[in-house]
Amino acid sequence: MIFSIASSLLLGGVAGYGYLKTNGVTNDADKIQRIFANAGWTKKEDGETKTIRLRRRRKIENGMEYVYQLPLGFDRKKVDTDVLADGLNTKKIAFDITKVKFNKDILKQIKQLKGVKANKQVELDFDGMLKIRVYENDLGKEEWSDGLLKGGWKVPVGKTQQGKMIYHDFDNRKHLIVAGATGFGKSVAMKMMITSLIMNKPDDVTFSLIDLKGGPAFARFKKAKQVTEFGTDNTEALEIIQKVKERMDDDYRKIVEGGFEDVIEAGLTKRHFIIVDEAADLSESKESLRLLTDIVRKGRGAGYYVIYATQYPTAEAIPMQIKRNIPARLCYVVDSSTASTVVLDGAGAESLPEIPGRGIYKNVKQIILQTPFMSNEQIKERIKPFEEEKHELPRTPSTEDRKHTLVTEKA
Ligand SMILES: Nc1ncnc2c1ncn2[C@@H]1O[C@H](COP(=O)(O)OP(=O)(O)OP(=O)(O)O)[C@@H](O)[C@H]1O
Repeated sequence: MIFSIASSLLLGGVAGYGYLKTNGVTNDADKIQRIFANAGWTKKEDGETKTIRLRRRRKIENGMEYVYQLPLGFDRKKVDTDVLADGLNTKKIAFDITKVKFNKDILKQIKQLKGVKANKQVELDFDGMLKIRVYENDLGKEEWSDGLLKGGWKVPVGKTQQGKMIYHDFDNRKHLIVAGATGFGKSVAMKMMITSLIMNKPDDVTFSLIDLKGGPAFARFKKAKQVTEFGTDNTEALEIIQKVKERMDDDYRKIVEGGFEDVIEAGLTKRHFIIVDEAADLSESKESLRLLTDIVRKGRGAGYYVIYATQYPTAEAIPMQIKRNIPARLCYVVDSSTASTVVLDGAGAESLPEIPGRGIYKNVKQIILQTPFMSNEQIKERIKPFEEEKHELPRTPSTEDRKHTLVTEKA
């Protein structure tokens, strides 16, 4: 019979409990306290070393939440989730009990057993108190279902460790930066978002899709009536961005002339999305970037929303003006804390488990989640009703089409 027993329990039961108890390593709260002390996450006050104080703990879905009071002036940025997770993931020992001999050599036999690491996940939160959430099991993958749709301009971005689906509401948070190393789920997420928006608002949404990787991800949407522009290189990108900017300026001027602050107050139902995949390549064209930055700034009010995606999160690929105007970020696994800092203004995404679709969504707070997986077949089925023959996709809608976009009505 094969058993898997956490080493602390097994040793506690057999022999080592006394040692662990005197060293205080018997539960996660104790371990957290010790990790803080050993990692030097403390603060000197009147010559005394102060550390965190546990105020309360509570059971949450799939784990425990520990709430700590921090010493005055403590820099919480030095708390590292990786170090915490390493400390909390005690080795588990898998052993065949029929082969264990209960004699004086039992400790020797235990030492020879191979350890298997636990898979606890750690999440930090701060609201005056430091909250450390320790989850017992990994999130796992999340399959797509149409029941996830909430309507409006909301798209699902992922399920949290506590089983809650998080939505990005474009009318509320506007634009979005999507980043992550190659193969970790950016294209899947963006295709799911495009499909969700089409399903939510088939008559009101339009898209300019710019796929600077040559079109493999977005080509499947080319025939959808909602896709008004499609480009795959920098020349086409510039042409599209110029036209969209003209249109946006025109729309924005009318909104302001109507005495409204933005598209929502003006009661306008149409929204346009400019989605750029491999936006790092856009930085080769200064003019494209300049115009896109302008769209990002004014688009908030005009109902022109940008999704800016890159697999190379560097300061050049995500210029400061873009970052400043796009507070919402969705970051999948990246290869360094520097890359994570470019996207999220802090480390974290470099230590996500290497699971496609596992990311950190930063809106007001940062949250770890798993993006639902919508397969290409599922996309095809959902997009088919909206496909139409297009001889040549116009880079920008005709004036005739645009007449519909600005009939301002009071909300
Ligand atoms: N949310 C997800 N759930 C499950 N599997 C996923 C998810 N996202 C991506 N994958 C898997 O990972 C593969 C690569 O994902 P995707 O094409 O989105 O990567 P990418 O980040 O866009 O890479 P690149 O930058 O090279 O285009 C997918 O084909 C799919 O098998």
